[in-house]
Amino acid sequence: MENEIPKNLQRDISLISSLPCDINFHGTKLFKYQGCWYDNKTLQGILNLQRGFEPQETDIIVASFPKSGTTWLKALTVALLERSKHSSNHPLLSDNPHGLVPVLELRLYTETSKPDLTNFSSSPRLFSTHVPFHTLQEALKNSSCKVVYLWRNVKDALVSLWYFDCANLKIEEERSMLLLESMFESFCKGVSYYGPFWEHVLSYRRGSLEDPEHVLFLRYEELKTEPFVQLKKLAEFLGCPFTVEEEERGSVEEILDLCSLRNLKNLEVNKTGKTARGVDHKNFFRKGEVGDFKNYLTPEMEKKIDMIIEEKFRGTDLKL
Ligand SMILES: Nc1ncnc2c1ncn2[C@@H]1O[C@H](COP(=O)(O)OS(=O)(=O)O)[C@@H](OP(=O)(O)O)[C@H]1O
Repeated sequence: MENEIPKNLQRDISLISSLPCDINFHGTKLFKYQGCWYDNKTLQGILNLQRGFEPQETDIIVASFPKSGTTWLKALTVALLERSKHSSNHPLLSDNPHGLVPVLELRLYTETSKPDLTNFSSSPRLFSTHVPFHTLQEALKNSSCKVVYLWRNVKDALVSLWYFDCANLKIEEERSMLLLESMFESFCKGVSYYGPFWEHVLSYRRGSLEDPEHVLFLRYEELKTEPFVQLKKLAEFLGCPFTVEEEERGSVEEILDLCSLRNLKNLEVNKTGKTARGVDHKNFFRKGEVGDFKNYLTPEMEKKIDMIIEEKFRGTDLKL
């Protein structure tokens, strides 16, 4: 039986089985690779990414810790790049942002053959990832493609993650608070899918300081408070700044409106569709409020996570 497994997979299996492992609050086995935690399949996708991804100079990669505004960033980037398209055939009207921008490590997971990106032909190519920067960097092999990172207040990301799990697993309200408590404990230990959160954010912060031309570091809360400024910053970074005529015509506002939570949530495709992995599109859209964690985390939980983040971010320019 062993002989039927391709050589690279045999190598991966033996590497993965030698890594530190732990069980998360779901009972899923997670493995620690280059400082962060992944399930078996994601990790195999990451190994394929590091080994087999062939970056192109014009590639754009949007990166985030899960539940930090990925869907919004994907939509904004697609809308920016596709802004010459007429509203009636805009890709965001017929597909969810996750269908338009594949997650590299999940797309590259394969049990049998070489990872396949052949049917991915948009130009520039637009991908997403949840892996931390040091792990991604190895896959980019010094290419000069652009990476846009979006991060968010850890407490809102955590509550958003919890909501997403409850919705996907159809967990009823009574059990949901128990899930929040165990999720919180794992999260604080750093043992969470793609976690620890702080390693993730710090890796991209370092990347953006070292190479600001290729790594842009954005914040969800700033995108909420000053969307106009942040979208223009993104356009400039990606090398497609708004022209004076476009600004006068209201193109920036148009994109912001198209990608607003309210608008995306109400599109038919996002009300009824599912991703290739069977996740209801509607679960990607909830409140999008800053500080919603106050409605769910106890003051003790808040204090504990604040202390952790304060310690981890000490000596950096990052604040909660
Ligand atoms: N367009 C838009 N504008 C503002 N906010 C938005 C938007 N789309 C999704 N959201 C909110 O983002 C949260 C989901 O995070 P992600 O998109 O990162 O999820 S995922 O990792 O891709 O599954 C989740 O946040 P919470 O509402 O706090 O749970 C979504 O509501």
